[in-house]
Amino acid sequence: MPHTFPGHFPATRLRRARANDFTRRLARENRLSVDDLIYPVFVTEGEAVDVAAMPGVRRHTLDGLIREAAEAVELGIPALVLFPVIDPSKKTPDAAEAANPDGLIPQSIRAIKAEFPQLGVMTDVALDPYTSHGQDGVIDEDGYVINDPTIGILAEQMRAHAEAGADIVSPSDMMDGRIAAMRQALEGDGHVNTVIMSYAAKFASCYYNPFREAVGSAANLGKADKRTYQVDPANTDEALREVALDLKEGADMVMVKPGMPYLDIIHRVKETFGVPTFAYHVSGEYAMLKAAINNGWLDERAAVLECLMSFKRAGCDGVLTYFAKDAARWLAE
Ligand SMILES: NCc1[nH]cc(CCC(=O)O)c1CC(=O)O
Ligand SMILES: [Mg+2]
Repeated sequence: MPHTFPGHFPATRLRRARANDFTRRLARENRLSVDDLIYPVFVTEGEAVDVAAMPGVRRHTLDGLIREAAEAVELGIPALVLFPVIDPSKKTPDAAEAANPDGLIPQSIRAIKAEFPQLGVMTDVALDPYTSHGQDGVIDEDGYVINDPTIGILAEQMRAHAEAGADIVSPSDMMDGRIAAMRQALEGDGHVNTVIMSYAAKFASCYYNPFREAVGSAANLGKADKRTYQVDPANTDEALREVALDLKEGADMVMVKPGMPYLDIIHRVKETFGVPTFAYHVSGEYAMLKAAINNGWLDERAAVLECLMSFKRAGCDGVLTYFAKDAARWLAE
């Protein structure tokens, strides 16, 4: 082909490194691997039921949970994270069931650890699946979530998880000072190696709605929202302050949540603190992708892997995603 401008050529041709598969592989800056994945699983006291807004996701019985754990181990997924679906009759204003040492989550942890001691088990420390009002803490007569009494209950809930053998406890409540209380409780009980992954920068997002349906807190919450404790989606500096405080109080790893709409936050957190940083690719993000995929508008494998890569590029060490099993399979091919 003739030169359009004889004697002139681009000094740098970035396309050279893109021209062949082997050069693309050599030049690749980020990599997604099965080691990056944490698999969220819903476990129920009742019958196994699908989650309507999350095609392919179900609430599992204890037996189903063990099958999920077996699959995770088989696929090489390092850890799963458990979310409880509690019988509505056990929900109370003070979430007393959350701290039951023989409750659904402690039982689930023990069952997994008995079969698969090598599989990391992470738990969500939060009261919303247990409160009759669907908030993440105890409330006053105006419905305001009261910070300090909530922390006490959360620490008791976490104790039950740690005692049952949880490897990582993960507070998702956004109360001030909860990490210090939890770290103190863990040290006091001799659980010196229990990891705290704090949902440090958790935003007041609409993308949690399918999750709230899944754990059955949506109806209880009604028209109420969580803006008096979760971070305003308009804020960045505030998210960094949250992370700084949680690290100071004893968090080992931090999470940003939701994922894709908050890649800028992930990037700043990683740049600023250089600590193990995770994203929660949440239920609404899953629902959004599945809707497009199931309509034939997006290719599932390509869309999901590109999305998960965006977390790595932003600076994540790992990601909690409902696509964990699929991604692990695709990455093994
Ligand atoms: N505090 C509970 C909790 N833990 C994880 C999620 C959301 C996860 C998801 O949407 O996938 C929520 C919901 C909420 O804060 O309302
Ligand atoms: Mg905080």
